[in-house]
Amino acid sequence: MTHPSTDLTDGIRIRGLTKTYAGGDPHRPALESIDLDVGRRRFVSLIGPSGCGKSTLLRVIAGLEEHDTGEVSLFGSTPRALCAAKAIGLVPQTPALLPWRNVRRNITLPRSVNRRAGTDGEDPDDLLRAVGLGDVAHRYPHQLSGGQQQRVAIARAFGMRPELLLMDEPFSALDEFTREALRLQLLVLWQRRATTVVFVTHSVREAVTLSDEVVVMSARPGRVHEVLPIDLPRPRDASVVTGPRMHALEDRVRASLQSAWEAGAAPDDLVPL
Ligand SMILES: Nc1ncnc2c1ncn2[C@@H]1O[C@H](COP(=O)(O)OP(=O)(O)OP(=O)(O)O)[C@@H](O)[C@H]1O
Repeated sequence: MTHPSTDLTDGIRIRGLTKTYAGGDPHRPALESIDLDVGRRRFVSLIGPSGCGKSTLLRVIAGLEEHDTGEVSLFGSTPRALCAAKAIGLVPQTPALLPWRNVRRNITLPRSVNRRAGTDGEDPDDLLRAVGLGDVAHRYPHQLSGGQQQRVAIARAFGMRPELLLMDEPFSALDEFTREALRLQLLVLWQRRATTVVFVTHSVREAVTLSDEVVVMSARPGRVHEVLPIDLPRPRDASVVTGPRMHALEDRVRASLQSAWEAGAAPDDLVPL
């Protein structure tokens, strides 16, 4: 099964985006001349060497960071407007759970502060079951492992029913076994909720497993180097993610990363992925 095709004009449309941080080298913007299209309900990963601007791009899309020039259109709206409408979910590297609320009340937090989430929104127990945590609803964050906490954060983000979900290396602090499990649970939630996702990662395997497209970026300045379509069928079960097409696509992304590094990286960026 492939994911429903989408209209590119109706998703994220970025044209000529440039961003230089205050005090940064004006000849080396954090982002330069970024053109990018992400179709509605697509899953897109950003990958590239450290410092190529992945997080900056995510923050600009989230409306948390201003850009200098260029256009960012999100479903025909602006990042600020979408952010104000609470239509953007953000999952950072470390799960920002409230320590004084139990898991269930962390999941329902958005609906108590966000009218968009509504009172008739996602059933928190259903969300927790979807990430394999049906039995921890009454525990507090400090009683969970790091992987469990991140699952709660992901379930909460989907529970907000965001139009757009931005994820900044959400699995980077976890061991490979836990990452693998979370990837599959993330895909299950995404397929059920059909949200547009932009996902930052350093893992080639993760990017290929999850995505419809992988955006390879180069550094100094941060640019889009190449956009690679991932034509693996969905659902991405074990037979898909261990198959020969998966390995060929991983090799293709690695080759693109190599040429992205050669295009702009300093020697100390050349670490194996
Ligand atoms: N608040 C800031 N002020 C000044 N410069 C910044 C700021 N945040 C990021 N930068 C610079 O902008 C560039 C892009 O940084 P960014 O964090 O977006 O890259 P990244 O690709 O996400 O890196 P990593 O993979 O290491 O997380 C880097 O050169 C970084 O030093």
